Amino acid sequence: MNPGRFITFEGGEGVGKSTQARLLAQALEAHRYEVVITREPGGTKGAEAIRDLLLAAPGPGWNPRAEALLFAAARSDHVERLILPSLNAGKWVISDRFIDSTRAYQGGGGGLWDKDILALHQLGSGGLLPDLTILIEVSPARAAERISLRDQGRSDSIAGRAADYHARVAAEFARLARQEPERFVRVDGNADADETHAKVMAALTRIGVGQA
Ligand SMILES: Nc1ncnc2c1ncn2[C@@H]1O[C@H](COP(=O)(O)OP(=O)(O)OP(=O)(O)O)[C@@H](O)[C@H]1O
Ligand SMILES: Cc1cn([C@H]2C[C@H](O)[C@@H](COP(=O)(O)O)O2)c(=O)[nH]c1=O
Repeated sequence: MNPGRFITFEGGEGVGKSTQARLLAQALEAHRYEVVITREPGGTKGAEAIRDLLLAAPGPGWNPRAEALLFAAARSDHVERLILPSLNAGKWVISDRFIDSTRAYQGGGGGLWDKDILALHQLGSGGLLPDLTILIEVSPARAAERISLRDQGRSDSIAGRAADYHARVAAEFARLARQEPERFVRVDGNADADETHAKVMAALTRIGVGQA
């Protein structure tokens, strides 16, 4: 049995990751791939419970180190119970966020060292990295419009942070993409969902999808 492939969508709030993950899953299923679509934090019962703790933080909230540990614990369960078994069964796994979100949010936004986050990832998840990471980038104004239409003023304890936190997150995602050009593809997500999906499909030729 060939192992499956692991594709992640990354980017800031409201850039269209979940929309593109769904469209990609439908396109791959139409090509008869077996697809598992999942998200972080979450994807398993335990990781979804940690998601609730992270996104509705009790009391004064988590410091960046506690946050990184909780994300790493959630990811460890997700990798062990869902991602690796699916890949080993030959399925394609599409995750809405993964390790690069911790590097961008708790690292770029929260000030933790990238090497410490990667050490935690090694401990929790054996250092698993995606075959392909699609970074969707949208102007802050466009993302804010989409979020306000979708969420009607509600936000969770991380999305609701100040604009300068989210600017550091976006800058760190861009830095990671420049640092690992063989794994990342940057996709401009400002256009409509179908146009962005076409760019995502073009990016998949990198891992052999769509080539004759
Ligand atoms: N290309 C697009 N053009 C216009 N609206 C879009 C586009 N892509 C997604 N949307 C809409 O914008 C909102 C945010 O999209 P989506 O939930 O896919 O983003 P996300 O990156 O997963 O967000 P979050 O990180 O906050 O979960 C949704 O209401 C979605 O329908
Ligand atoms: C995996 C991961 C996520 N986050 C943040 C990013 C978002 O604010 C939320 C997840 O919400 P979404 O609507 O599902 O995108 O969590 C983070 O800070 N660090 C991470 O590793």
